[in-house]
Amino acid sequence: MLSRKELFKDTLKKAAHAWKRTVELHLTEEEANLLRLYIDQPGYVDLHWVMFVPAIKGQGTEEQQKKWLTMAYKFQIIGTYAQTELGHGSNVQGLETTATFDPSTDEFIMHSPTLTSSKWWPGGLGKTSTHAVVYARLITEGKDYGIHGFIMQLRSLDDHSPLPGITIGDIGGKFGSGAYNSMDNGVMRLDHVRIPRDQMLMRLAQVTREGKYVHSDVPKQLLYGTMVYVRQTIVADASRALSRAVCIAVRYGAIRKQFGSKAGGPETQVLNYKTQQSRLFPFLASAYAFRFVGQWLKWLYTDVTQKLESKDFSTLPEAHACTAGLKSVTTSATADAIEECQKLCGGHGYLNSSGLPELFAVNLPACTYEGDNVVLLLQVARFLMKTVSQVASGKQPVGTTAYMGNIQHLMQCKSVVNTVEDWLNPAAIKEVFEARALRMAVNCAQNISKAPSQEEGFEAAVAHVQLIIVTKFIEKLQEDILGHGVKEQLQKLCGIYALHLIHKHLGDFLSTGCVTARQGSLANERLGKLYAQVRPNAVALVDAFDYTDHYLGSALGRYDGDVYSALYKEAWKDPLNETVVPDGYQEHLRPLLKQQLKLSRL
Ligand SMILES: CCCCCCCCCCCCCCCCC/C=C/C(=O)SCCNC(=O)CCNC(=O)[C@H](O)C(C)(C)COP(=O)(O)OP(=O)(O)OC[C@H]1O[C@@H](n2cnc3c(N)ncnc32)[C@H](O)[C@@H]1OP(=O)(O)O
Ligand SMILES: Cc1cc2nc3c(=O)[nH]c(=O)nc-3n(C[C@H](O)[C@H](O)[C@H](O)COP(=O)(O)OP(=O)(O)OC[C@H]3O[C@@H](n4cnc5c(N)ncnc54)[C@H](O)[C@@H]3O)c2cc1C
Repeated sequence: MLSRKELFKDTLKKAAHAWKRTVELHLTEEEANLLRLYIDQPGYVDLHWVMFVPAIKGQGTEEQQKKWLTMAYKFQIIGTYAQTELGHGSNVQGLETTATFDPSTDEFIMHSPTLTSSKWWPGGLGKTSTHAVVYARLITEGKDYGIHGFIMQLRSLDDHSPLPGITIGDIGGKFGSGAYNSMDNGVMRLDHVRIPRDQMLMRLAQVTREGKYVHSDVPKQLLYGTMVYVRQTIVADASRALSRAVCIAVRYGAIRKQFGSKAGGPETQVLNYKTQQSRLFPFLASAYAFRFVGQWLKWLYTDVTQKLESKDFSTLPEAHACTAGLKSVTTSATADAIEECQKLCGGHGYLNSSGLPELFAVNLPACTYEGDNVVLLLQVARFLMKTVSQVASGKQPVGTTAYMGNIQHLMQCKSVVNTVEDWLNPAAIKEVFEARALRMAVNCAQNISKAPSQEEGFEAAVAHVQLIIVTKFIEKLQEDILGHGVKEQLQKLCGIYALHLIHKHLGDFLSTGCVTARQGSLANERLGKLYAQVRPNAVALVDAFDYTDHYLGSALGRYDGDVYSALYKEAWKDPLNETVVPDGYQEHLRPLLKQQLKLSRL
């Protein structure tokens, strides 16, 4: 119910308090990050910690890191990541802001030459950040060397006013009433603003005092390293958001009753309807699947980072493909699922007090930020096409594409599934997912060789990413899992995750010959049985997420199930209910009613 200004101020207050507690309690970086999550409102701190600091860590020299990170860690400066412009977001190489080196003063001149070169979207830029890593075309000795990162001070550290030559503001209200409106996404124009040469981030490339451009021995793709890092964190965010929505819909489904009793007995809990289960339980399974794949992705990122430190860049393309693909598939599935959970809760799901509209609005932009989901899947497709061509020339693929090395078998194998029970076998499931992904990638490579197109391979990329998620779920189940019966429940969810994908993408599985129509129908039968088996533990499986009522913020998802009292109480909190007779009655309602009454008496 807060206005935009109040909401923004409230976020500033929460962020400042969180920082105070971080210092007082001597929290580690990881603990402080958790605190950020529990603030649960997008704000400038997200950009400061998740993008500004990592950009300097990844692209700054040791000297630059020492200087800027020391201040950033103490919040003496607040930073953002200013990449996207009014005219270009996805096409980073199309950015127009210029950084022209002036050897006479040893400075870069930062400039926005066109309207479309205005920086547009960076979080925290609008009203908060004092500094930014700004991405601009580096021009020296009359030559354009493409996009590089520069640290710029934007606002005075005394009175927060923008520095000379910088025009800066908020880009305006966004989707939903709260959601991302707590963030001051900003616009910025630069008018020949001078910064010292040493504010170019110089780990990847340097400009000498004389203006000579020098490459480092690291790949230029490291310029995109911050995005790899953030995409990895977004997968964990997606799994958290999805599990919140599922928790609300499952708990409410156990309370809500409709129909089912002709003889005056109790009505049916809506969670017992098969249609409800077949819509909702795949989301429950996905919430677990995304959590496990998110944990694995974190490990992969750490592993790649360690390798990069010792100058081993070999796994960078795979890390890019995995983070881009998983960010894309998990955020799209999560946004769709939250929207469906609203419908699964019927009319009450549409109320703000259900918590679902806010959850949807705040997570929807994850499909766009850090890379539009379609554009990112096309990057995965590009990686797959390269791998197919390497396999064709005899190179053994590794990591998440290792299965492609089994090409002889996977291109012609037939699924071993013959009964409903056979679909319980993880090896049988994995084989059909591997065969589908490989056959789609190979088909795509053949199509491209006939008619090259940048947009081929989108579906092959989806198939590959779904294979990764299924595989990581299966691998998780090979670990020791504590708790009586927990592993069995997770096995059922793993089955649901994989089989609902077979159901949803049956066209792919049939057309590539991985599954027959009969096997597809056995998978559906198995799925129905799994839904019935999961039903008794569904509430326990969402309780296991361990969310407090406060964090869930939902009248429908309350732990105690006292849904109707909560809805009733929440309704009375609405500002419209502050007065019995509404504002506007005297001006607009009363005259109308009186006039109509008079007319009727004539
Ligand atoms: C109920 C209330 C709940 C409240 C919850 C609140 C929670 C709050 C917590 C929220 C916390 C979340 C924090 C997140 C904040 C997000 C803020 C958003 C920030 C942004 O959006 S920043 C801007 C991001 N922009 C993009 O992502 C742009 C997308 N475009 C690109 O990445 C690239 O330009 C490209 C990939 C599309 C490049 O395409 P192009 O073909 O032009 O490629 P290039 O020529 O530039 O390069 C090609 C080669 O480089 C490889 N490559 C590309 N990217 C990478 C990479 N990242 N890493 C490694 N390698 C990369 C390509 O594969 C090419 O390689 P090849 O060998 O030549 O094939
Ligand atoms: C809430 C939010 C916060 C953000 N925060 C930041 C930030 O802090 N810093 C920052 O720098 N940026 C930020 N951004 C910007 C964000 O990174 C971009 O919006 C994003 O990268 C998408 O780029 P775009 O807007 O140019 O979309 P476009 O690329 O214009 O996409 C438009 C449509 O074109 C399609 N399309 C584009 N290219 C292709 C292609 N090659 N093939 C097929 N289809 C294509 C897309 O799929 C999409 O449907 C933020 C955005 C949002 C929504």
